[in-house]
Amino acid sequence: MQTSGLTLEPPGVASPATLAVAAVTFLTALVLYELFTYRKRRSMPPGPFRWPFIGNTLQIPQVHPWLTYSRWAQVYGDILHLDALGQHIIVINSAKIARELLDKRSAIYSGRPHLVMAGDLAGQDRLLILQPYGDEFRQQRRFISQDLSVAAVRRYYDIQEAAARRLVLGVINDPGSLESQIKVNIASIIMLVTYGYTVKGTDDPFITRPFEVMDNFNASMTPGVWIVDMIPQLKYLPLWTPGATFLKTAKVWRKHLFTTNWMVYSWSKESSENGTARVPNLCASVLTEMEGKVTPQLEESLMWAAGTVLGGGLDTNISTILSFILAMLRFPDVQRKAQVEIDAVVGSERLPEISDRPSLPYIRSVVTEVYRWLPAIPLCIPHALTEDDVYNGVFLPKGSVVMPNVWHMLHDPTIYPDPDAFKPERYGGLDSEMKKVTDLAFGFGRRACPGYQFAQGTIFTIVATMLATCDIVPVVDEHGQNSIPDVGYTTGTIIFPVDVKCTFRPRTEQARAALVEASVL
Ligand code: HEM
Repeated sequence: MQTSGLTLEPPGVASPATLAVAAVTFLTALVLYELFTYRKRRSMPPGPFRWPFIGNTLQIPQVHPWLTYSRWAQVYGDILHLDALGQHIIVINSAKIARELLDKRSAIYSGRPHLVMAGDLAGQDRLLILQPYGDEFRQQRRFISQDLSVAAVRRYYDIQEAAARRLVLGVINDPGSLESQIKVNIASIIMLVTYGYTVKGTDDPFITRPFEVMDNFNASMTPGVWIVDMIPQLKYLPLWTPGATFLKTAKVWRKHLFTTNWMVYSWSKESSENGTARVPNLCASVLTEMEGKVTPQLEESLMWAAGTVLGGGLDTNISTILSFILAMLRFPDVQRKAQVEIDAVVGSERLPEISDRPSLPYIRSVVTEVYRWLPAIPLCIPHALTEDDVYNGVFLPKGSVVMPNVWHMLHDPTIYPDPDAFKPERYGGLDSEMKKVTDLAFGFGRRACPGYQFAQGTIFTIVATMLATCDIVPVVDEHGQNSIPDVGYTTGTIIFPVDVKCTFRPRTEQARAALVEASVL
């Protein structure tokens, strides 16, 4: 039908002419965008070939990205640039550059990237770990640092030692329970220290729910999975939009995050007041310190700070202990040497204590070598650059996501010869050498892990108790051969070895008796 000389198309179908105009407009916009951004891009660090508009989006690896970034370091150097649909990503592959930027210029390198799925939708940006650099960040960090300083963490040694002993005895009594013993005992440490709560067992919702929150956190942080992170406007779609399942997922995660954090915090507040929670604990200490000047806003900051401590203290520690066990299975000579040191210093009359740490340089070296060999967070938690910057003549734009490739720094053969070998001897027993590893594995500048001192106690006491009381030996397969697990690990923000099947064989009857005695105290 003709009307006023115009062809009426069915609704939604564009004419070839309209399509042609749209295509030309799009191409012109693309060319202009490329031209306008060309000069800036030329002064940025090098990186792999980028496609117009989509940049390197399709090249960003989904699995073990730190290995790809390591390979790219050979081609493009220690600082490289990627473009994910206009989002600049700077990957740092050298410890020296990471220190110069993230430590020395920490005033502008301490932001966190704006994540649409994890933050805007799932609400995880309320937690310190994703807080932008600002007042709320400072408030939450203050709460944590005052309770987990070098001096303050001593108050928690007994909790850490008791959990280490329960863990080892639990594994001896039920060899199939290794992973669940590690999980429940590490969770029981962090729940007592943060909230004063005594975990009732593996099914206790006070730990099953936080573990679910952690799983959701890891899933929401996985790069390249959430279309809404690439096209942020999609977050405004109504919940019922067909195909927009991420909106429903985020809603469920958000509710779970908020209810879990309020549940444990409220329990802690009430129970610390009525004397049923163990004190000191982080929440009670901060509330006492504020002496009745608690505003609803401060209380909410404390609740999120405590929630971050809980999350920060779970998977990182579990990963480190599993990696230690894998190392002991693959490097039995190291295990024997470590046991010789413990036997000489601690003897067989008692179990090791955290206060033995200064006298056990080889055990400290073993722990450090675990952090280096399989760092729990190989790409750190990404930082964000809050101002334009120039480093050695290259331009680093404001808003860039900055990823320190800690895995590469800790496997650099020029610094750590034979990097895949587990060699505690490489530190020569020197804490100054070990510090070079922990300075990388626990993050950078103003965002460096505030749980570092506390984590050192947990990891040391579990490692020392395992070595003092047990031989960690491979399981024997159906042919009577030792089955030594390969070095394989998961991918994601926090990584875990995939196979640590083993047997914990008590070294002496006396060692087992000491564990039994400690567990009834
Ligand atoms: C082996 C154990 C641990 C490792 C390897 C580890 C490592 C890290 C790393 C790499 C970061 C990011 C730092 C950065 O962005 O530059 C971090 C942040 C954090 N960690 Fe740990 N951590 C461990 C244990 C703990 C423990 C036990 C706690 C609490 C008791 C904790 C609490 C935190 C918190 C609250 C943050 C967020 C800091 C912020 O965003 O400002 N971590 N940790």
